[in-house]
Amino acid sequence: MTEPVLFTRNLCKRFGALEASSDVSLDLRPGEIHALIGPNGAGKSTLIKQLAGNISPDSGSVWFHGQDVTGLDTIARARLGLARTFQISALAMQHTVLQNVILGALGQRQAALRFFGNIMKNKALRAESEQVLDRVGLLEHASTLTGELSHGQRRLLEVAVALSLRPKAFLMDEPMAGLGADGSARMTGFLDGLRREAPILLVEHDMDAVFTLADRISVLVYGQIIATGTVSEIRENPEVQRAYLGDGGLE
Ligand SMILES: Nc1ncnc2c1ncn2[C@@H]1O[C@H](COP(=O)(O)OP(=O)(O)OP(=O)(O)O)[C@@H](O)[C@H]1O
Repeated sequence: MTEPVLFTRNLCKRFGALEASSDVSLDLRPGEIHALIGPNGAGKSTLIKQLAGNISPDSGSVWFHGQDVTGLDTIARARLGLARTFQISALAMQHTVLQNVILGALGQRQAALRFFGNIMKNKALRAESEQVLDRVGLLEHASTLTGELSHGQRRLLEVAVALSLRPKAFLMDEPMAGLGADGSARMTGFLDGLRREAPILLVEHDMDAVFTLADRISVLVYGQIIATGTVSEIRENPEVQRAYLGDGGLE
């Protein structure tokens, strides 16, 4: 079997008496969208934060591209190619759309930001950033101030900034949140193609999007993964149905 790009082994994280991650082992394989679903408070965000390096597990490990990254912080993991989007918006609202992408690309290359004016004249960097904007459909807004974008456009810009990091894997925390039907459809279409470039671990409450996109789904309940499988395996799993009954089931 192909080596997973990202995986955890036996992650445990407690907040006082609460076990937010309980012996969590999951993997993200090349080319896939692996959705992580579960009721509110199940521990999805806590898990993503341990993958991204925002918080440390009490025990267990996180591996990325064959390397144990458990001791690395978010910046070190991002430099290795692990891109996280959406929970924390890092967009600079007072800068233009293009400037945000260029800043993102620079972060990856560890360049100093002191020479921002000169950097904006760097033709290769500019062309590369414009190309990324074109991919997410925001090229016509390159000179728009980021603060003037709609919510949906900002979300696409966040993907563009993440793309400029040339990631090897994406961690996405509720990319559909706050998007209307059109915005969700557009984001779904975009993520669908993106998996070929880098696999995506997707935390999402929008079940339509999850069922459309996911190659595999893992279900987290009270900090534990109770099932991992394809969309139909998960929909038909009685334990998953029981866990979701209070939420109206998996529809
Ligand atoms: N820093 C913290 N200190 C104490 N408890 C926390 C902390 N972060 C999360 N928790 C608790 O851990 C549990 C899991 O929270 P988490 O945010 O990971 O769940 P979630 O599945 O992402 O929920 P949602 O779907 O509502 O975003 C919750 O009971 C939450 O209150």
